[in-house]
Amino acid sequence: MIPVITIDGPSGSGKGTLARRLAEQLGFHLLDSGALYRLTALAAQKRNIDLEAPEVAAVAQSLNVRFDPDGAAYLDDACVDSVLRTEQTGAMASKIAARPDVRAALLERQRAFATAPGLVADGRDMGTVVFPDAPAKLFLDASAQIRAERRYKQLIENGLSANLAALVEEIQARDDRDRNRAVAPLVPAEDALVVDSTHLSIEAVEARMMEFIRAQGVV
Ligand SMILES: Nc1ncnc2c1ncn2[C@@H]1O[C@H](COP(=O)(O)OP(=O)(O)O)[C@@H](O)[C@H]1O
Ligand SMILES: Nc1ccn([C@H]2C[C@H](O)[C@@H](COP(=O)(O)OP(=O)(O)O)O2)c(=O)n1
Repeated sequence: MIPVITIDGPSGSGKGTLARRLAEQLGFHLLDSGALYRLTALAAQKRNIDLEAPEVAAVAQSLNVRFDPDGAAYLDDACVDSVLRTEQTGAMASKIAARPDVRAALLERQRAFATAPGLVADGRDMGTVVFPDAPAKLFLDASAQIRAERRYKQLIENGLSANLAALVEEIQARDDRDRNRAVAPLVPAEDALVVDSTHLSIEAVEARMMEFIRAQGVV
């Protein structure tokens, strides 16, 4: 059985950062499942398909994507990394992610990332739906205000424009949609360790996660 470490949580809670650091430390593969939802939304937009149209599930099923070793994403062989990470794309991803047909279309593609020596997978339903038997499940959280501030800093550092007040609202709207949808809502798995990083540094969060991963016997 391939060891899988799942990291779920709301937007800006640090999933991607911690998933990358843990994967590097352990030599495991990485699955950024949110990128698949973002790429599906972008692919539908590119083909002029309405995000509510039934065709979006077929777009998800036939997605032509690849990731560089450094995580850069390519859609139909074009690098889409900068547009992929915008809040607008995140909001579109959250909308199509509420659709059961889209989630079903992406399920096996996500499971296929679990190859030796192991996988760190981040998203919303990694521990509850995609990898329910994972030996180490983590759920990251932080206050909406802190998450918006971190996201603001990150966007500015990446040369993108951002407005803090708008980000707080967007993050709350996305949280509400992701938490309250009928299918695979954002919720910690029963056996997940919940880490609130509001007052913790990245290093402190990583140390706590590694302690749990070791205690679960994954490494
Ligand atoms: N504990 C923390 N303390 C300070 N900054 C953090 C912490 N965790 C994450 N960050 C920063 O917050 C931003 C958003 O983190 P990210 O990993 O992209 O979140 P997510 O993948 O959950 O949306 C990044 O710039 C990251 O460096
Ligand atoms: N496993 C997943 C991953 C993402 N999603 C949806 C819900 C999220 O709001 C969007 C974007 O996710 P992503 O993880 O890329 O976003 P953040 O980095 O957390 O802001 O996709 C999901 O429903 N299930």
